[in-house]
Amino acid sequence: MEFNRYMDIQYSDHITPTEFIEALDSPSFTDFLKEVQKSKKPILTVTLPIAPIDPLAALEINHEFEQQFYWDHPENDISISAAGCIRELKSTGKDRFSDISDQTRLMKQEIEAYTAIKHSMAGPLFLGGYSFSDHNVGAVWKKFGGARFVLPEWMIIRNGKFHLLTLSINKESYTSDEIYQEIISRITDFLNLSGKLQDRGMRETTKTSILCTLQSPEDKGRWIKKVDQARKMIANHKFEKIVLARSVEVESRHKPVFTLLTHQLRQKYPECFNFMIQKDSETAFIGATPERLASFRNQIFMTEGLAGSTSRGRSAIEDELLANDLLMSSKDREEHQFVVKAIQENLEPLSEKIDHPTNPQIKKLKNVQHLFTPISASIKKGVQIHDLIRELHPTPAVGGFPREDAVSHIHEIEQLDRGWYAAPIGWFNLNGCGEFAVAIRSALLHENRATLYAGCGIVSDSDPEKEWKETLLKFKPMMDSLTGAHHHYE
Ligand SMILES: C=C(O[C@@H]1C=C(C(=O)O)C=C[C@H]1O)C(=O)O
Repeated sequence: MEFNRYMDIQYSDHITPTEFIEALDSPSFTDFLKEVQKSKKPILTVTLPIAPIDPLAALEINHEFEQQFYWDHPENDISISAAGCIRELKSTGKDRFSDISDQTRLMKQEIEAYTAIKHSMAGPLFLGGYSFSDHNVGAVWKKFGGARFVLPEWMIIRNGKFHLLTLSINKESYTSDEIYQEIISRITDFLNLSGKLQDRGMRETTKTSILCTLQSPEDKGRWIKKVDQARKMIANHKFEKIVLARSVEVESRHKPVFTLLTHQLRQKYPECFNFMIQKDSETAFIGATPERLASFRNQIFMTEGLAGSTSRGRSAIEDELLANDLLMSSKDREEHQFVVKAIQENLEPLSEKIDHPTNPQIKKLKNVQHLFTPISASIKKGVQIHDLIRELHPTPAVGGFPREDAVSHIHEIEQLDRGWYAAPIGWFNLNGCGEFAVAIRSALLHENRATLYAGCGIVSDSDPEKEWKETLLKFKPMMDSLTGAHHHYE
């Protein structure tokens, strides 16, 4: 059976429940089910168009699932929500990227996929991410591991006006007669999602709960020492650039509602990848990152250099002056150039052709502006997104340059468990295509505590005071949403 099979239905903006059921009555679906009964593949996925719904709202309606995933990029018109876990791909250590790549190839033998709509995102997707470091992560991050991707029980994708539902079923839990019933009943659950919006009666109350920052006053002094230590190492030619991060911990009276936090982020940062990876009802990794690591489809790969930062101006003139200063700053241009150079070099073995503009542009976000270079490449046949990530991660935007020389010193200077901060997170399909972002501007949430992370690139003439201020700007998205999202359902 082929991965993509299409039924003859016309997609309209408003799929009615009847059309939906008609789609399932079509001969191709019945044929598919017959093949499924004969097939030895243990997992079955079905993709159908559904009536428009905000995928995040679908997640709030179906909030009882332990594992949940949300991903969007409002300006690119894409959002994905998913929950439950039918199959998990896991790995650790240095070889985790090729290991996940191998596991992806094997999954093709295990999944029977049926799709009623021709769309590049139809069919099964795996959602999750990798840890920043090759070595094992500790404490709360342990729940996330070195690499973890989930094939969810259900997934809703909105792409422009298209809304797709993909359900996954573990065939082994049912007899062959029960499978059809199970599919129909699970689909029916999703038919009337908008109706359920009213039933759910989600009355939120806003409680202004004061967040107490646990950051100790010595932190700034410690930071300055770390930056100085890094600058000394640069002077001693150990490496040319290193990215140092720090974390702050905040505590609140109530556990924040993860989907509310995510909603606040996406409204404020439509130019970012807004993500939520909920491991269990107490634990989630959430952020709004501007940095694309990898978009891969039809042999075309897109990534970017994003490094070099300044604040936003209060007036239009000040904003322009800041942007011009950034473009003219040799320190920031150097910091940025390391990233573009490393990406170019690391992509070369897998690419036919790589393109990027000679000079960086400015990417403006609500809280900061960055130097930005879009990079595209046409990729050799047989390469999967994991292979590209293995070559790129960590880029000097979050690691350093030269990579091995700098990255091997990060932990020793930072004394921080980065976990999945600054690591690749995203989704991929069975063909090894997908999209990943660099998980910065993010926080790990556990019970009523949040650990926020922010880092900056250090080069020979970095000023520790300025870098400290830069981390404050980078904490802002998560800090603001945490203080603004302290609602809870009653
Ligand atoms: C490391 C972070 O950001 C990275 C570092 C930047 C810099 O040093 O100028 C800019 C963008 C990101 O690549 C972060 O936000 O935590």
